[in-house]
Amino acid sequence: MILKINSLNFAYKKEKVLKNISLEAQRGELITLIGPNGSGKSTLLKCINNYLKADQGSIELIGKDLEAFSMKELAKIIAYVPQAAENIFNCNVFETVLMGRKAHSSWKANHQDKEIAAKVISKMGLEKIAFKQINNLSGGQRQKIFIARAAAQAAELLLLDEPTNNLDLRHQLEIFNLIKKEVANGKTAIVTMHDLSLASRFSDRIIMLKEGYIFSDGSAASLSAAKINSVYGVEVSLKDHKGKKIIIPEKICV
Ligand SMILES: Nc1ncnc2c1ncn2[C@@H]1O[C@H](COP(=O)(O)OP(=O)(O)OP(=O)(O)O)[C@@H](O)[C@H]1O
Repeated sequence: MILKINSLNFAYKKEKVLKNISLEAQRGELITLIGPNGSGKSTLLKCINNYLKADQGSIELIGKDLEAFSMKELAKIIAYVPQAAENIFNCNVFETVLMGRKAHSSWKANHQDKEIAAKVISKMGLEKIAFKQINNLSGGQRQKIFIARAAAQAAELLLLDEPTNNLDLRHQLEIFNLIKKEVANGKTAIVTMHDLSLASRFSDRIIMLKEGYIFSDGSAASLSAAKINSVYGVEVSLKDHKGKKIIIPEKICV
C-alpha cells in the first residue's frame, strides 16, 4: 500500500472542508476523485501533498507518517500537478521538466538528471517545443509539460488536480494515456476531475466527495444514476459503452 488516510479532518479557519476521510491506495491504481465544486477535492490533494496540515487524523505514505518525511524525501515519493492556472511561470520546457529532478539532485542538475529529462521529453513527443517558453504554450501543451515534469520526478504517487480541464478531446486522451502509462509502470495516480464519463472510462476506482465526506468509493462500474443524483442533485441517464459508462445530464432536481 502506498497511501493510507485515517479519519482526516481539515478546516480553513472555521469552515470544515474535509470530514472524516479514510482511504487506502495501492500501487498501480488510477483513482479519480469526483464531486461538486467546493466539495473538497483540491483540499484533499493538498493535504496528501503536505501543503495543508490536517486538524485531525493522519496520512501514511509507504507505512510511515507523512509528518516524518522531509520535504525533499516527500518530493521523491509525491509528484503534485496543481490546477492549470496556478502553473504559470517563465522557464522553457526543458528547464521545467528538469525541475522534476530537483528532489534527486544536490544544488544543481547533473548529467544524469539532464539525460532523464531529455528522455521524458522525447518519450512524450515534446522535442519540437523543448526550448519554447512555458508561457507561450497552449493550455493543453502546458498540462503535458507538467505531467512530463512529474514523470521526470519518478515519484510513486501522482496527484493531478483537474489535468484535463479546458482541454480538447485529443489533449484529454493524450493526458489520460500519459497517466495510464505511468500507472502501468506501477505508479499510483489520484486525479480530480469533473467529466464523469472520462472518469468512468479511465479509472480503476472512483471516489465521490460530497460536502467534504466520502459519499462512495468503488469501481468505475459501481457509478450509478442514483449516486450521481444524490451527490450533484442532477438526474442523469447512464449508457453502457464497451463496458464503460457514459453519463448524460438530464435535469436539475429541486
Ligand atoms: N485557501 C482557502 N481559504 C479558505 N477557504 C478555501 C480555500 N481554498 C478552498 N477553500 C474552500 O474550501 C472548500 C473546498 O474547496 P476545494 O477547492 O477543495 O474544492 P474542490 O472540490 O476542489 O472544488 P472545484 O471542483 O471547484 O475545484 C470550498 O468551500 C472553498 O471555498
